[in-house]
Amino acid sequence: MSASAMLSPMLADLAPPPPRLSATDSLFLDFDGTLVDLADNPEGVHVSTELADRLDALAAHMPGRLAIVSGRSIAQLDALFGPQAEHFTLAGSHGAERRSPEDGHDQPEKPAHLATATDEMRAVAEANDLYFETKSFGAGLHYRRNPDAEPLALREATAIAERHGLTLQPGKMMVEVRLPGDKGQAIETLMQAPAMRGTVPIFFGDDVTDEDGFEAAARLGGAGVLVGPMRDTAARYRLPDVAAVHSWLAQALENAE
Ligand SMILES: O=P(O)(O)OC[C@H]1O[C@H](O[C@H]2O[C@H](CO)[C@@H](O)[C@H](O)[C@H]2O)[C@H](O)[C@@H](O)[C@@H]1O
Repeated sequence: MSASAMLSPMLADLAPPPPRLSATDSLFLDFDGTLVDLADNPEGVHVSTELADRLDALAAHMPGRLAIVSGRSIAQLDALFGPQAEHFTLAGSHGAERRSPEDGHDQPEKPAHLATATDEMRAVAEANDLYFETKSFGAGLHYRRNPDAEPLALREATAIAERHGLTLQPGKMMVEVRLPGDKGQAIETLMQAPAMRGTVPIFFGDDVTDEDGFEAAARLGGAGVLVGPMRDTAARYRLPDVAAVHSWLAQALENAE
């Protein structure tokens, strides 16, 4: 029996998205697990020249209507994409900050307690052999190389988030504490920009944090595209993996030419 036949009727599989973008579509792309495969730690990922050039070409075809919406900070996305990052609209830190070529960088104040919480997260990582990730508006504990530490990481991060009034954000083999915001709000805000206003958002993402984005896309008349295995989701379409996203982007670009 195929994997899709074993799914319950509530979880009937989703079709792949049609590989084309119209002049009234806006494209929103998650980063880790969608544009790049997951690696052992946050520094293990690499943006190929082919991917960056393809996104650049698509962005040129849809001026102001392509955005990367990531849990990473914009500083991290800049380091990964290099100068080409300046060409894209970015929503980073799970929507807490946004930047576009037209509107510049919109970012929140950093409250003093964020630095204290970051120090506390670092101390937990050092004491428990976890990978520590410092971000512009948060800090993460990664347990991918030490999965047994998941309960400890969740417990410690929950206590730190509660102590400092921060948002607790579980992710894939990681947990972070951060300033508020979510990808749905980020998409709704970006959709107010003149280039996107009145268009239809299509959002590709893999993680549970991307469900807010799928819901926002649907609310605004568009659709979510789940990347990865089928699950209970607000997405309308599905692609199996990052390689399929790359093929879809290549076809969408070809169909736009
Ligand atoms: O919203 P995203 O762009 O998908 O970012 C979500 C988190 O991605 C990163 O962590 C994940 O990818 C790492 C590298 O592949 C992997 O080692 C880790 O286990 C994953 O959870 C990033 O490090 C986080 O800051 C992002 O919040």
